[in-house]
Amino acid sequence: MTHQLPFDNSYAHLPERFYARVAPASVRAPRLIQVNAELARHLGIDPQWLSSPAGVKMLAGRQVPEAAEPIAMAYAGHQFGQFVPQLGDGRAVLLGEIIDRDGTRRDLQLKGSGRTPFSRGGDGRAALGPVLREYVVSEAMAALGIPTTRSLAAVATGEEVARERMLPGAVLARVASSHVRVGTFQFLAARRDVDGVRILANYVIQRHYPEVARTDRPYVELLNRVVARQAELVAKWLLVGFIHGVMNTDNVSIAGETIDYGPCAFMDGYDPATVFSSIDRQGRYAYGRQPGIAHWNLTRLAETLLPLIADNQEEAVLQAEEALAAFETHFEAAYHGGLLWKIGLSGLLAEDVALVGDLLKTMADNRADFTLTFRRLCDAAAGPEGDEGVRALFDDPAAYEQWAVRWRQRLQAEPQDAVARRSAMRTVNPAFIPRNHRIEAVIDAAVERDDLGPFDELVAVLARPYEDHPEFARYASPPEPHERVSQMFCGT
Ligand SMILES: Nc1ncnc2c1ncn2[C@@H]1O[C@H](COP(=O)(O)OP(=O)(O)OP(=O)(O)O)[C@@H](O)[C@H]1O
Ligand SMILES: [Mg+2]
Repeated sequence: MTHQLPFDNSYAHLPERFYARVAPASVRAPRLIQVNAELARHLGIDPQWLSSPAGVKMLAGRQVPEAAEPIAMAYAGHQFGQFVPQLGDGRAVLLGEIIDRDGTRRDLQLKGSGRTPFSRGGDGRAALGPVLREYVVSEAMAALGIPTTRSLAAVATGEEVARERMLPGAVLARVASSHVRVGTFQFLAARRDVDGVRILANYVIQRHYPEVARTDRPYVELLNRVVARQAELVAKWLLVGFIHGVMNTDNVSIAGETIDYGPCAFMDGYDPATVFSSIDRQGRYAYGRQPGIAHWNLTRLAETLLPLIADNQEEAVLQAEEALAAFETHFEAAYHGGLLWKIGLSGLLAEDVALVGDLLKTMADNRADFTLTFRRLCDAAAGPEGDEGVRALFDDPAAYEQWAVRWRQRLQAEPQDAVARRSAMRTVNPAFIPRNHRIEAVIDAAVERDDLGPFDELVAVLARPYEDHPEFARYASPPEPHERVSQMFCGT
């Protein structure tokens, strides 16, 4: 394993107008918080080196590694529906790309490493709390099997950042399939730079969707692929109760990974209207609105591709509309298919969607905990002796009982025996999710008491979310009334 980072850069060789060359800012006294050893190895980086003073210097932006070509990427974006023609990495620097063990090209980026030409009024920094949140939640998402950017390491900078008050600063080393966003296309399209859009589209095709290069209509096929991946991604979010919180077009990855964990949260009691972010006053990005918003964001991507799709504008619009219309089909298949797995149904009968819909409605009426209901249904699927645990989650236990009668009847038509069904259900219904009150407690301990013990423990539990960890059972519980966090002030 090499001590040097084996960079193999491609984005930094695209036209100069796609980014700004920039060095990460130096920080005073970097201190390692955590290294993700498994991910490091997967990238061919020695985790011991990464944890050494030289590695920490690199992670904090103090020492730019050989072969890195640091850049801040340019992008635009619709923020809460308003178009901003220039955003860009205002506090992140892409060091370069590394080919991982699977042969996949991965970006290595430092987030919170200082000002760039895209910083506008910002300080280019990140506070420790949001860095820990992103680390915990992105790694939990990966362990849940949801496409996401990853966290390679977090370091404290030893400097303070000014938010509502002075807070400790930190840098996150983030790994992504790429950092190309819908907003990256919008940046070029807003400048009527059709050549630029074409170069970017060709780059994305080569990097993420090489199979479309050989088709007759590569750009509309590209759109088709991005639509399918976003639809599947959002379905996966809903299936674990995840609320992204800030689905602006600059936070939508072209590769279909979850990106930007600013004000994200997992839902406790099931309610599709759930919103956590304090800045989302209209509930634009509420849990249940995420599919509609994803479609809206993809429509913005389609607009940028129109000049590439066909010379004739009307023809281009027709083709793009057809691609966008497929969103619903992809989403429904992934979402309904996933929900049925969650209640132990492998085949799809006409009335199954209604059956699972009634469960969700009953959960909403009874404020049943989303994660625990499905986890405990695994035991109930093995036999009625498992019912007690589920019943206890409903304000009106009889409402669950009524539903369970229909469910049991339906299960009889399934080929699996009860034991196999229970095991299968346990692979799609996690016991552990990064509950908001736990994250807040982790951040509180780190920021107020310089205690990273709770962070380490939470990361460890969430690395295996589908297993029971009896010694960590408390992490599976919903918040007590006094622990409930109903709003998040992202103060990123
Ligand atoms: N402290 C800051 N200093 C400079 N720019 C910032 C700062 N915080 C956010 N920005 C910029 O504001 C825009 C929107 O921020 P947003 O919170 O969506 O992204 P982010 O969390 O910084 O990064 P990412 O999307 O890469 O995870 C981005 O262009 C971002 O770079
Ligand atoms: Mg962002």
